Amino acid sequence: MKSAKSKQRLNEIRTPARSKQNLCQGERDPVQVYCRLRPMQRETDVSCIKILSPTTVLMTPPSTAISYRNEGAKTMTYTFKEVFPPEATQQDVFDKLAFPLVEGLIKGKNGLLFTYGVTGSGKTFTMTGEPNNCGILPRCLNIIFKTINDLQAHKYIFKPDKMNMFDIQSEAEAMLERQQELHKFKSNRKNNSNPDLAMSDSDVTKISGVNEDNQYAVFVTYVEIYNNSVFDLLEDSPTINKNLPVKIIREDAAHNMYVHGVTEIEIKSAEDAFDAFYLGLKRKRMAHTTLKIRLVQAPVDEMGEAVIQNKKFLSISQLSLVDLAGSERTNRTKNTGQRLREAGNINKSLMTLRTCLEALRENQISNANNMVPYRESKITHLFKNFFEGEGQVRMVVCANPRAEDYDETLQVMRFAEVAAEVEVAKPQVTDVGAAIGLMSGRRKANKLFNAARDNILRPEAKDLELDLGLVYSLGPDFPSLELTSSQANHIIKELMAHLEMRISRRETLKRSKAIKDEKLRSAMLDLEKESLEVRSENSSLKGQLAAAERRIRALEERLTATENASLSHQRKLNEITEYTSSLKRELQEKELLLNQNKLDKEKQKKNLERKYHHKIAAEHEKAKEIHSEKERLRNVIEEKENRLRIIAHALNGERGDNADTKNTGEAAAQTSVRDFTPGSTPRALPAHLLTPFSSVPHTRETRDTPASSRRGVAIANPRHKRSLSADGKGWVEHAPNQIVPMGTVLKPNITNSKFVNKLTNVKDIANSKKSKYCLISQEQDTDGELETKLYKGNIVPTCGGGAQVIFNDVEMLKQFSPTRDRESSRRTSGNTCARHSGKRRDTGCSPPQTPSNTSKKQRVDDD
Ligand SMILES: Nc1ncnc2c1ncn2[C@@H]1O[C@H](COP(=O)(O)OP(=O)(O)OP(=O)(O)O)[C@@H](O)[C@H]1O
Repeated sequence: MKSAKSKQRLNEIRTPARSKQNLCQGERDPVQVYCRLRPMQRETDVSCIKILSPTTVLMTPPSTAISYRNEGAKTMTYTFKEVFPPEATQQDVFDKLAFPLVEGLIKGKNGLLFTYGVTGSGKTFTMTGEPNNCGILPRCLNIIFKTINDLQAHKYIFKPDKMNMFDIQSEAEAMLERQQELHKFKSNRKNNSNPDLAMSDSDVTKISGVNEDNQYAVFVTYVEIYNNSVFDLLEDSPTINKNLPVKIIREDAAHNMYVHGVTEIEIKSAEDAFDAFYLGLKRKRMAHTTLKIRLVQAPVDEMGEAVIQNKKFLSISQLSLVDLAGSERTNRTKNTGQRLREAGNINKSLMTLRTCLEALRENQISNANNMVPYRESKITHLFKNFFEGEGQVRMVVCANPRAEDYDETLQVMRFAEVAAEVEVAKPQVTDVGAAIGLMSGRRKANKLFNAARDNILRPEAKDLELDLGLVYSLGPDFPSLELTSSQANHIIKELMAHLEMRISRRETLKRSKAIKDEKLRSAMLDLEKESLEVRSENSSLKGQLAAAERRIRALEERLTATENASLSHQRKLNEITEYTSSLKRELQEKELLLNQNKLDKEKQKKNLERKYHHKIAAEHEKAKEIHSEKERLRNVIEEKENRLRIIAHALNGERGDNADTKNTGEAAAQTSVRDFTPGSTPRALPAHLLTPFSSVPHTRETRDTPASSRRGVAIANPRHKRSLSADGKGWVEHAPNQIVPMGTVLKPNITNSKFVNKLTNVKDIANSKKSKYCLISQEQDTDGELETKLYKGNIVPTCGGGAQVIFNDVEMLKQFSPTRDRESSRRTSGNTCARHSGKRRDTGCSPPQTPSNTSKKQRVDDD
């Protein structure tokens, strides 16, 4: 019956896992913001912060500050919960700032204390302190242990369940673990202690009002958030290496954020705590650090002896001491590389903290539910449940009043203003023991009872005075029984009354005992039954738990792998994004460069156009002049040709008088004159130069070919006579390629010649014996026939000792089949030899059609 009642009451009490849903719209407290000014370093330094009152400071911008340049000498006042002047001691700061938080912790309330300020403003000095002048953190640990010293549970009674909650172990299980640890400790002893952080016992005060019916245990974790990754500074590794694995932040069943897999050490004394803290300090980098103290408490049983073995009765409170890394202007510090990256990440996370607080404040003022970007930075992600849950949040703004820090300190003050407007739900605390109907003072009673029992067992017990107020008694001490006279009946009556009272008291006690015995018996029976049920339920639950744990482990492994993959993808994505944006920048730069080049070129073009426009106009003028000059010369030539024609006519007329072949000669002369092309060099051709070869066949051919009938007798140019190509003067015969034998009867015969196929030596030409040059070339014409050309010229010595060739004639030899195209062949048979000389081209020689020409190729000769 009792157990059912207590179960019901248990469901009513608030468990330590405070979910968001559990939070009532109850009282809220603003974040309490304090300010601590550090002393000036040099006497010559000028302070730009003045304390106006115990809660207000005045900031005056120095002329070197950016804000002075932007806003002039505008002063600003900032109000805090309290301002600590430079001469404030560490003890003063602790008493006002941290002591209430430690008190709250002991009473089961959550607390967060963080230091915020510019680099070198005294954050670490305030939080950690210095040897023999310790700060908030060591003082907190000292006071906690001083307070709960006698009320601590044995080590390993409370054990972290790795999901941000705790299990309760039996005394036997805890003892086993202690023994194992002792063994491990002997073989692996480390000493990280830093004795300077410890305080003398007399300096530490004790917190009063502690619930003595609870047993306590203290656990610490120490993490750093470096470059927006979480690292466990207490990670168990053989060396103090800095390559610690990255930890992941998770949300537990009650929506509290925690660092998954972090090392949570149970500490039993302040010295243990300093050992752990000092180990972490050695690993710490330029980063945010959080030392989290978790205090676990659970009520002792009715007998006031052991912790009640029920997880639901556990109360867990935490105090997080956060030393935020300094905000700084990176361009002022001139950091580079790693330091610049660190500073950038620090500033980014502080910025996110500010954004979160602003969003939270907005939500609270306007009763909105806008998303607060906690997840954008690890530090805000970890703090989330402080702002969304309940507890006390305090912040100490550390400021260096020197002028150089003014601009950054101003930002810090503005941040503090925002923080002071954020409200956090007030923590609610319930005494679990009282809630389940346990008497208070059980532990003390048990202690006294034990002391009494021990004392009674000792032989000298009879001499001891025992405080047995809580032990059953039959009444007060016997009255004095000394009979002074026989009439002292009243004494006997008194004694009788006393005895009767004792008898009735004994009877009452007997009855009460019988009832209690009965109750006990039935309770024991109930318990026995319950115990049986619980045992069977327990074994089935254990099975379920084991299966669930296996599932959880598998899921956790998967989750860790996925989270790692996601992290690496995120990193890759960031790299790719960075790379893409750098490429984009490069592209833009190149495009700009290209455009610039284009513009330059256009400019250049325009300049050139302008420049050459006049030249082109002048050239056009010149061309026109040349053209008109050409026209004039052509007219002159035509005139001369006409004159030549008249002379030729006159000459032919003279010959006609003297010769018998009057008609033929006249016709030939007329034809020859007529056949000169307008551009050809007019010559006077004496009759003796007209060879029989050129005239006789023509007289025959005139009947057959239309050309000959048109032209009459062909004129032979004496320069083109074969005899010229073989006149016996020294020839240089130059054939760059292998000459294909033509098998022609009209093969040129060059005597007294020197054959060369490469003209590399100047002596080949500059030779006084050689005065003629002939270049022989062969190539295919468009009909596929072989065409041989002989370029002839005179070798003329030059004044430098060399020689030059002046070409003056070309001979062309071509063969083709008589059956190829009879008609065209017939028509052109007289035109198969061509001769080129300078600008003149003569055609008109027609070879005789002999019977031997029945062969496939018709041989044509022009000379
Ligand atoms: N209130 C103070 N009284 C005496 N000395 C102080 C005080 N505050 C700071 N100092 C001294 O100033 C120096 C810098 O302080 P501290 O290291 O605490 O700065 P910080 O803000 O933590 O810097 P960082 O952000 O770089 O860690 C230390 O040498 C410290 O001793």
